[in-house]
Amino acid sequence: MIKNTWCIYFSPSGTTKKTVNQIAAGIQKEWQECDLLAQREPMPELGPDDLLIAGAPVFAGRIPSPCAERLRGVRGDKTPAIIAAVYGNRDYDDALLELQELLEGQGFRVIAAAAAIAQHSIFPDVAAGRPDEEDLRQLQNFAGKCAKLLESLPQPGRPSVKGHAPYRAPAPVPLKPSADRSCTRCGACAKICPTGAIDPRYPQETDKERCISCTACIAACPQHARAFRGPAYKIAKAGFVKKFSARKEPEFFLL
Ligand SMILES: Cc1cc2nc3c(=O)[nH]c(=O)nc-3n(C[C@H](O)[C@H](O)[C@H](O)COP(=O)(O)O)c2cc1C
Repeated sequence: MIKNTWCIYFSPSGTTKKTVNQIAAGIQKEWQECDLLAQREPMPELGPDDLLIAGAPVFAGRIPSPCAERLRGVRGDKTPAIIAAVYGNRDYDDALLELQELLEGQGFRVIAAAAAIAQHSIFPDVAAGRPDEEDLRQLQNFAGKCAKLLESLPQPGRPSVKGHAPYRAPAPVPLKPSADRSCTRCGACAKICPTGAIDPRYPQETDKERCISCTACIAACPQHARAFRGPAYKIAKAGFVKKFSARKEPEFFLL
């Protein structure tokens, strides 16, 4: 019998949250949320009778570094965990394995894993509108299997997910969002930015060294002033859409 279910996610453009919540809704009626983008301290400690459902977006084939850093503050005690790596229809490379191994190191027992597809947050024409109805149906079906598995724990073993260690080196993304003249300097972008790349006094400027292009600032801007812009973006977008538009399906791994 599970005492408390926790949904913990890092979700700059909202699709990882949606994915994690869909899994949770197929298992429990209620759960607690920990949004790693907003919440910095204190991180929850989970016990053996709790359940963790953790989600991370895939950035350059890896978990975004602020997400990994913040997850290292979450502790389990042989706590069962279901994990999801959410990616924009290119590939998830080593991100799911990285998430699994990170949480195992934090005291969690990963019993099931999903590599789910979502609209690409830099190139939204790719996998536009996903997770869609079919994705949500598949996630619900996966959640049903997880619920059954939770009834029959403990069981030996761990799900064998795709990925290789050492993980691929995270390639920096050269495209950075900027603000146009509709910026009112409200500071919402600076407040949400996980790397401190936006100075609240000059929110129209972005520190390109610090920015990880996560898109949290784009999603948070009430004026829709922030976006990826410029000729380099347009060229990259055309190439990316051409190469990665063929629909991929989610993958699921269970004990
Ligand atoms: C900086 C950055 C790097 C990304 N790298 C990848 C990638 O390697 N493979 C992929 O398929 N999608 C990639 N994506 C797309 C995201 O994984 C995808 O849009 C995800 O749904 C974003 O999650 P969120 O909505 O919770 O922010 C990347 C997105 C960003 C912002």
